[in-house]
Amino acid sequence: MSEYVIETEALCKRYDRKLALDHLDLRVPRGNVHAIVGANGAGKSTLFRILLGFLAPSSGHARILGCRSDALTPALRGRIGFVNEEHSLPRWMRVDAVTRMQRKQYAHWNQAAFEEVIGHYHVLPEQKVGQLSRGERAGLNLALALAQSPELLVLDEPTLGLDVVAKRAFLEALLYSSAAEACTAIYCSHQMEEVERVADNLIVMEHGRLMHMSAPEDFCARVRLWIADMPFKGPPPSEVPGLLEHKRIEGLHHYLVLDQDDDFGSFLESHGVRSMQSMPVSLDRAVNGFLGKNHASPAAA
Ligand SMILES: Nc1ncnc2c1ncn2[C@@H]1O[C@H](COP(=O)(O)OP(=O)(O)OP(=O)(O)O)[C@@H](O)[C@H]1O
Repeated sequence: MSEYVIETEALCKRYDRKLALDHLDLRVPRGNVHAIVGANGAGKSTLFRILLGFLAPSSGHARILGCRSDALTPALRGRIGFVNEEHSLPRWMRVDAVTRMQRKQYAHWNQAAFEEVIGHYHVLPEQKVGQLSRGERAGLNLALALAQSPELLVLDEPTLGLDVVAKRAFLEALLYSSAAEACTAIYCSHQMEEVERVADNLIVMEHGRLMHMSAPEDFCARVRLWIADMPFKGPPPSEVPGLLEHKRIEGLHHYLVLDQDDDFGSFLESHGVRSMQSMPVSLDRAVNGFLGKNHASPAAA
């Protein structure tokens, strides 16, 4: 059994002039919940599509559960549960018929897991998939995916558009499954409060490249906010080490910085700071500051 559920090596995907994945080297270890975060267009869905064999890479290699993604057998696919934002179940089928169909398909069907998850939602067996609300459809999708007893669960923005209650139910079900079963989950989302709640490992992607991978709290520890009372405009932004974001609020300079230790205080002192304090930030602030740094700059031609 491979130590990694996902492995990519110099993985590239080009759509005409756009490089969606740029020599991506990623290794996701077995176990736990892993969250991939990145700005719109960072390449997260492209990566999932390649890993699941729906899309061919332009170059490089991708492996899932130790097998090449372009050669997945039905048996191997049966070990992977996939939930995406479209919740693409046949809309004309009744919930009980879809469930029966899936139960027949998977040898390790876990009815208790199905019932535990679907129990969070008010879904009736006689309803057609197309009649369910978005949240209920997401719940059904997750319940079906978890009941397969997958070794790996791949979730592409599964909670998009769900209300707070449906989202909470979804995340509880996800945590239940990753704790109760020997299941690795990989999950992509823009919602940091969710990531903070469920993820053991944070993967940050930018422009098709891997920028960071660690426990979420270790990423948070890389980013700090310094608030400084400084006369005039302060140093030019290009001279501020590790600068992610600078704002002036009520006359105080707010510097969000990456990978700076107490020397940053000495730097501010050298620019005539009168008083200063430094503080940790939330994961949301850290990730959005990190990703926001390059967001506004014009794309390279
Ligand atoms: N079929 C396609 N043809 C051309 N370009 C595409 C195609 N699919 C994706 N892209 C481009 O590839 C890049 C990566 O897209 P992808 O959907 O993988 O990003 P993402 O990280 O999932 O984004 P989001 O968070 O917005 O869902 C984007 O710049 C997108 O415009």
